[in-house]
Amino acid sequence: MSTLQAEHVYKVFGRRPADSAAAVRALEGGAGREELRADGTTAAVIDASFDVQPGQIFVVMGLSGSGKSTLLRMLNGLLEPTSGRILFGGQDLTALSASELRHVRSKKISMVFQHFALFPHRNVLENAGYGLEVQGVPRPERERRAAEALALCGLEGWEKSWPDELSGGMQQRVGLARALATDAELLLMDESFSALDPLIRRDMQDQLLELQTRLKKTIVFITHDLNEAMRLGDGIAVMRDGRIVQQGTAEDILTRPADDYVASFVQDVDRSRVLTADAVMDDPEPDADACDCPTVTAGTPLADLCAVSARVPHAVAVTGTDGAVIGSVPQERLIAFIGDEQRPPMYCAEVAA
Ligand SMILES: Nc1ncnc2c1ncn2[C@@H]1O[C@H](COP(=O)(O)OP(=O)(O)OP(=O)(O)O)[C@@H](O)[C@H]1O
Repeated sequence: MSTLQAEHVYKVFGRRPADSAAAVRALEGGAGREELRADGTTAAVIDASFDVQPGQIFVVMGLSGSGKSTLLRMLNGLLEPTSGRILFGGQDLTALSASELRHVRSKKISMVFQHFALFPHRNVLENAGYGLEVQGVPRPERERRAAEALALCGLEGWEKSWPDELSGGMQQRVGLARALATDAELLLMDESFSALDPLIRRDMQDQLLELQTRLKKTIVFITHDLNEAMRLGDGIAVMRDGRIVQQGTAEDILTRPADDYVASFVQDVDRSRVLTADAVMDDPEPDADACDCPTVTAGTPLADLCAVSARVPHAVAVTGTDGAVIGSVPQERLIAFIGDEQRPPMYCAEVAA
């Protein structure tokens, strides 16, 4: 069973509920967002459907105003859809009573925001344990779990420090630790790394991916940054003007953009880091395993594949988990995918460098 499902979800902000219901009918009938705006109605989310599987990082990516935050607020029950359903663990959030919803929100879902409002007069340990305090967890257990979560986030030894003694990146880790300490099944991350400097941001992305290999949380991550989406997302939904215009893996979106809008977005993405050998390989060449040349695995990023390709006089063999050859990547094909056919072997060497 998927952890989280959105089924034909609409959120319309209108002056009166009747306006919103009429607006949904108009949208279902093909009306555009702009037509509704003329009546003072905003269609923030239009017909969003997706499934997030347990342990998956699902990224919702879109520019400002595309509807990401509204969608996220519906996922944790802060906003009710105008139409459609949000199912969490098979349970319809809109069908829950106020107290059931509070229970789900405090025990099963954790939020990590862009600007984590750490309490300045509480130390790092107390800040990390705040979610547990809200749940009424007794102090000794709270401190133990908060300390464990801090250690997971690389903050062992900082428990007694004050927030203003920490860098921005470390403060954001405290925010992440607070979310992890509650042991929630679902983490909702709203532009969580967007306020950080690029290097620290990359560091946090790596840390999240590393944590995820151990914790296997179900995560919905909101971002306006396609590179971040591609790095983090097992699944990505691209939003535009309230609608999900494409859903798929990073590779699907890069290699098969659904429309010109998505294509214009992906043109600046560093394909060599996102795409992996299995996305570009052909069938194995005859005698592919006949020489001792280096090979790559299916998950090798193209940048690393380039480094191998520059040293091998023929197509690079791609091996599966059992070591058998499952495909091959000729250098011309690699260059074509990376997107610069004018500078053959040099370009590969540059990427490898
Ligand atoms: N409470 C509200 N009342 C009326 N309109 C709203 C409300 N909340 C959001 N909107 C509108 O809904 C649309 C989607 O907004 P939303 O904040 O979900 O987008 P976003 O992609 O998260 O943008 P940002 O990254 O800037 O937060 C926008 O046009 C916004 O003005």
